[in-house]
Amino acid sequence: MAEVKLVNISKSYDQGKNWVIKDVNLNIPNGQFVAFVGPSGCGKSTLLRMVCGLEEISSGEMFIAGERVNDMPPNERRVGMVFQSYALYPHMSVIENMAFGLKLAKADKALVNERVQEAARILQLEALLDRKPKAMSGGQRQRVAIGRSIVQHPRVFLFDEPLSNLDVALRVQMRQELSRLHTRLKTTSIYVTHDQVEAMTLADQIVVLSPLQPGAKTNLEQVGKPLELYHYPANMFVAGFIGSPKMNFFDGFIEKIDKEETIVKLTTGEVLRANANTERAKAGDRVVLGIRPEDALAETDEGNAVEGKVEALERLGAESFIYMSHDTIREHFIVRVEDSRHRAEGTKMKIELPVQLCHLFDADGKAFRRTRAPEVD
Ligand SMILES: Nc1ncnc2c1ncn2[C@@H]1O[C@H](COP(=O)(O)OP(=O)(O)OP(=O)(O)O)[C@@H](O)[C@H]1O
Repeated sequence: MAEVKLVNISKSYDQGKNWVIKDVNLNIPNGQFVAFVGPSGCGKSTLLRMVCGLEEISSGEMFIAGERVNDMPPNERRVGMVFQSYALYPHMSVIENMAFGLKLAKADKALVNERVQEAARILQLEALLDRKPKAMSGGQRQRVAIGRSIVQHPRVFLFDEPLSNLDVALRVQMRQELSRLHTRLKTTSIYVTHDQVEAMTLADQIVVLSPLQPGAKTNLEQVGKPLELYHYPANMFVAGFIGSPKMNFFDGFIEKIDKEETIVKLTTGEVLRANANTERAKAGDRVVLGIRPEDALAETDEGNAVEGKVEALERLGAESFIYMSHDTIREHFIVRVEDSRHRAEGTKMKIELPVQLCHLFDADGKAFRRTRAPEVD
């Protein structure tokens, strides 16, 4: 087990012409499970491959267990990588696949046997040890791929979208197995995923990356516990990325500055209160008010509301999503409701934005501090 430290890590392809990662600083304590998330192409896999040693670091320093690893070859880093494609040897049995790496490293036979049996026990593969990969399900194959890493007793596990080839039910099952595995082994883990639920449920900390913009200082947007990112997104990028469907954003101006509650006038003239400290701003500043679909309330007589037109309804059974139009929003704004029976398309409806659940951002997209949001332990 080991801590992983990234200091100003940057990566460019094509001799500095194409930067994809810039100044990423990260401390992953020993035993922590960290997820890298972000839109396609933001550099999640590249960052993971730099930890592993499969990708050269263009600038910055990387430490594993306090040791600088920039120039250390992958096989000396003692990290275990699990890929999306299981990359098992088809002609080898489970036992042979799991033992292969240790045998290659000329490990003692008894040790190989002990480690393989241990991994098989942890992953419940004992009954399948003589099977070939083609005679196994996707979930079983992925377990063998994880087993191949476990036998090495790596200091850090690196997972690159390990569950994305599995169907939904198997994914849920494997997600729980990975969670149990981490509780049991407590090995420092870095996990790249597209799947927010995987990140939210597995990770102690989530690292949100964005595609590097020209002139940006970094593409590391926020690092935090899952619920911290949900309740206190640092900016509009994270607010829009964490949560599904994504947060609704309304354009407006600050009408009145306050420590506890700010008055915002939308560009449509509607006046709303937001739970935000805007002491660092001034009246008249452009702002964006955000509310999550699950926090907005349909058909209300209360204040702090906007009016929109129902454009479409999505009925999912336990819940429905109302897609509404509003003049400050280019796309739709979305409201989650439990019962959609009386919400006809084309009708106008008032939507309440509860003050304590509103988010507020400045013109650069940076969040104002929320004053009465839930505590995150
Ligand atoms: N060998 C390479 N040469 C040039 N550009 C590359 C190379 N590998 C990756 N890139 C670019 O680096 C960027 C980051 O790629 P990376 O695969 O790390 O993203 P990602 O966030 O993991 O994406 P995805 O979620 O789609 O897997 C992309 O724009 C990609 O085109």
